[in-house]
Amino acid sequence: MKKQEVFRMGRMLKLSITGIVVEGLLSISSFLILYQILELIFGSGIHINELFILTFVVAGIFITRLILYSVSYVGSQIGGSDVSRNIRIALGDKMKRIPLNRFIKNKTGFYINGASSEVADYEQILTHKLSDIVKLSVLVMASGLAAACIYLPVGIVLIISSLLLIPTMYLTIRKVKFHGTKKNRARQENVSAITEYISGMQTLRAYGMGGRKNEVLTKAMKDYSDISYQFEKVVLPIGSIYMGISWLALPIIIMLTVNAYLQRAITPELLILLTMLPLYVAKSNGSLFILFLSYKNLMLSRENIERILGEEEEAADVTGFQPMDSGIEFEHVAFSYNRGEEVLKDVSFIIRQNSFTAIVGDSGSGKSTILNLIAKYYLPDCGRIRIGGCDTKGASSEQVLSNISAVDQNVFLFNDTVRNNIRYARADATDEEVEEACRLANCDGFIRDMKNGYDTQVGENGNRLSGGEKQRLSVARALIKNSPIILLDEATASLDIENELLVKQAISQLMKTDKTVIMVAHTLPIVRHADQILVVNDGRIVENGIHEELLEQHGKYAAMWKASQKLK
Ligand SMILES: Nc1ncnc2c1ncn2[C@@H]1O[C@H](COP(=O)(O)OP(=O)(O)OP(=O)(O)O)[C@@H](O)[C@H]1O
Repeated sequence: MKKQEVFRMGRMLKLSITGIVVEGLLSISSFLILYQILELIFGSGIHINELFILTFVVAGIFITRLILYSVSYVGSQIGGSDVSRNIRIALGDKMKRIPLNRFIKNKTGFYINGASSEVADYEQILTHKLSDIVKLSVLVMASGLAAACIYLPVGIVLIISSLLLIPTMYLTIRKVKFHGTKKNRARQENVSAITEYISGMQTLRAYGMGGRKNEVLTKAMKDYSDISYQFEKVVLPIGSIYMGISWLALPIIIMLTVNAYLQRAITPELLILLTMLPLYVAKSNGSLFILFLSYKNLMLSRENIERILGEEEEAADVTGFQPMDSGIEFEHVAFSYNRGEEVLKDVSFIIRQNSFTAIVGDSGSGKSTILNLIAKYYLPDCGRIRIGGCDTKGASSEQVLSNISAVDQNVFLFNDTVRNNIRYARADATDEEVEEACRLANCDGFIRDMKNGYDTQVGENGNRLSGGEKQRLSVARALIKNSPIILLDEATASLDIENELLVKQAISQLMKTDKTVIMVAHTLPIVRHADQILVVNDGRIVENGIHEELLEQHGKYAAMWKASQKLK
């Protein structure tokens, strides 16, 4: 969907906005009827029949307005939520295609705010502001023109007092843009701070850091309220001056109309009508000022949404990526998460199809980063990465990942049932297939022990499950996906002995099948039988071979092996 199409209003919304405008315009009939009554009072005198008819007309118009307003209001709410639903779907769709490194550069608040508050802000424009602005602008101009037809000087004063809104808004809009942008940024910081605070609550409490982090959160909130205050401080004086000028029209018009009445240029009923009009127009102009202000402010939200929708996407060559097999090749690959801080340097290796490759090395040397690049979570800064002879650069992440199952340290589970969480790996998996995968991955037992078995809700990010249970579920996911390449980040260090054994058994089930397995290994015994061991040091592959060959080299691997033997 093109960016502009995402914001397109449906027919129902357009009709509803028109309905609200028409309803507003009908309110002008009150003035006309009042005028009729005054004319009768000051003219031939009012009769009960005429009063009855006029009352009947007022009631009829009122009921029509009520129905029109109710139907249009409901329609605009439905139409508005349709547009925001489209925007949210487009944003969700977009986020899938934004390269992952963008999520490091931009804070989470930018995306969360974009998909939540800013869409809600934009919906406000559609459901309320737009129709009110059109309605009041038409009413104000119609009142000015009507007054000009009755008595030109009064019309001119009314129209000038209304037109003054244009330079006032011009002066204000630049301030709104400047302070509004700052305010939106502060709101994003707020959301980021709150998200971090809530996700890190356990750690914060464990280390007694609640207070310190609370300060960060409080500061973010204070910054937000300070910017809101500055915004009001700058904008309100302009608004007050404008409203003052707008209300000045009232004494001028009273003077003009009384003078005209004394000179018998207008009738008494017109005198009353003309002195009432500026009250209504000045009040409407005040509302228009506030409406324009919030309209402009809310439009900044649309700009932020557009900024997300306009973000650069990953390349997606739909047809070109057809790997011949599941072999993997790195050719002079270099990579950095942050510019200037190279994490991988000139990395080259070849992994044969259906072989078992282990990656070992010190903490922070770049082992997991190699897996991240194979999965195309990130793009290399230079060099080539091929799967089955095809360069992954031109393929979409989805295409690459359809060949890969990953079991890593951070198992993400959705707030859904156990069964559905496994099924995310393959939507058409039958219940039997899900249960068989869980049996092989050593999780069938604990799942059946839970109150609702496979239909138990796992909680937000699986917080009702232990670390070992989550890891075994992720192995079950990998089994059910049954893809030719398996990326494993052996993360059993944080588990108790029993859980470690269960996870290792589950992983060995995964490795039994004919697959290309690449494992980041933190314990050496597991890599002993690997077909190839890559030793990473400070972002470079410093050794490459099988266990016996590397021992003979008496290099880094041999030293690591020796150290691990001493620990036994
Ligand atoms: N998302 C990220 N953003 C920025 N820097 C990162 C990110 N992930 C990792 N790094 C940095 O890249 C370097 C390599 O990290 P990587 O996770 O690949 O190391 P590792 O060898 O797998 O470490 P470990 O064995 O401790 O898991 C580290 O210095 C790390 O701080």
